[in-house]
Amino acid sequence: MTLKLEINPIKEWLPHIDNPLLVSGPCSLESEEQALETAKLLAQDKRVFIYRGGVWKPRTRPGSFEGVGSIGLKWLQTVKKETGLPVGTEVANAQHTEEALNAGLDVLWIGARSTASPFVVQEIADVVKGTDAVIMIKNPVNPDVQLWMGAVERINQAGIKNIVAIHRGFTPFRETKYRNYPNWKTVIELKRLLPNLPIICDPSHIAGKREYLYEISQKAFDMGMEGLMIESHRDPSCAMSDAAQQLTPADLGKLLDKLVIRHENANNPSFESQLDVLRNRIDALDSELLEILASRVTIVKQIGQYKRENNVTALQMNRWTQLMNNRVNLGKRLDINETFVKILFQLIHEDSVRMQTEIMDEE
Ligand SMILES: O=C(O)C(=O)C[C@]1(C(=O)O)C=C[C@@H](O)C=C1
Repeated sequence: MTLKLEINPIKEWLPHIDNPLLVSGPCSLESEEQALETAKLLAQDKRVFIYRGGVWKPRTRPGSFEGVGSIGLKWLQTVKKETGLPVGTEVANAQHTEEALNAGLDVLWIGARSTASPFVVQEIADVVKGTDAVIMIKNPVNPDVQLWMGAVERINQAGIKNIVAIHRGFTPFRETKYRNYPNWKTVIELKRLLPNLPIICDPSHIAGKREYLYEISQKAFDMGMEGLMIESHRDPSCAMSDAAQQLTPADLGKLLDKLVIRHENANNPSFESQLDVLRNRIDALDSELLEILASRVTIVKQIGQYKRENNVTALQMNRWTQLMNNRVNLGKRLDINETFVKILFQLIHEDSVRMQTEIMDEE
């Protein structure tokens, strides 16, 4: 079900924005000097709109650097005063939120571990109630779109209209090249459920390593994300947290130069008409596909009836294995992605077995 919440487009609270929303700054603020030097370098690149700096750092295990705490809010005030950039930090409980609002921060974001806890989100919502804060909400650590959406609703129910969702990837359940795997399916679903919610991407936490930032950032723009939150540090090699994924402001500039920014519409009538022609062809092919599937269903049901009359099982492992191998090979020859063919035929077969067992168990 699509929900039309009252959520402002980014331009409403950042009127001078003329590009994707770029939020950048250190993973953690370490000293006033580090905060300010990084900020001054970033401010020279007019594509950076918001400065970020973590002061309270939720770390997976105790013993690592957990942020400088409240003193960092003063450094953010200095950054704002000296560079004119709006500033933001992560908040993870009511006390952080109160302190950040009192310090006049422009943007607060809720981290992935906090989004996963409705109690924490509600606690934050109760504090921001009635303010005109900008709240960014990272996805929960698990790809649960309802939990992500629930966090947006809680903040929105507190009267907050300036909300942005951040895709920062999900905790992997096996070894992957990325630190947190990007799950675009969940992002697309969130966009479908909340069509007017701006979504940006945090390639730093997805990548875990600088070398992957470009491919993830480009993919984010290809998918229509409205901006990026990328970590940067004046000297990442001595960063006190997430050293491997931060960029110098100069390297951030180079990355931005390489990225192609895409828009939902081209405002180009000849492109639109070409697109229409191709979409009409896809519509026709899709209806053919469905008609073919319907014919297959008729035969599967017929087989189900024969199997019932002869007491034969619905599931036929040998036939199924042969069929799958054959379809995957055929798919390869036709240059269709192997995983796609496998998933497609798994779905088709699963439904055949469901239909046939229903036929067999009918009174
Ligand atoms: O070949 C059969 O026995 C069928 O019922 C068809 C079919 C299929 O959908 O292709 C369905 C179930 C079997 O496990 C194997 C194949």
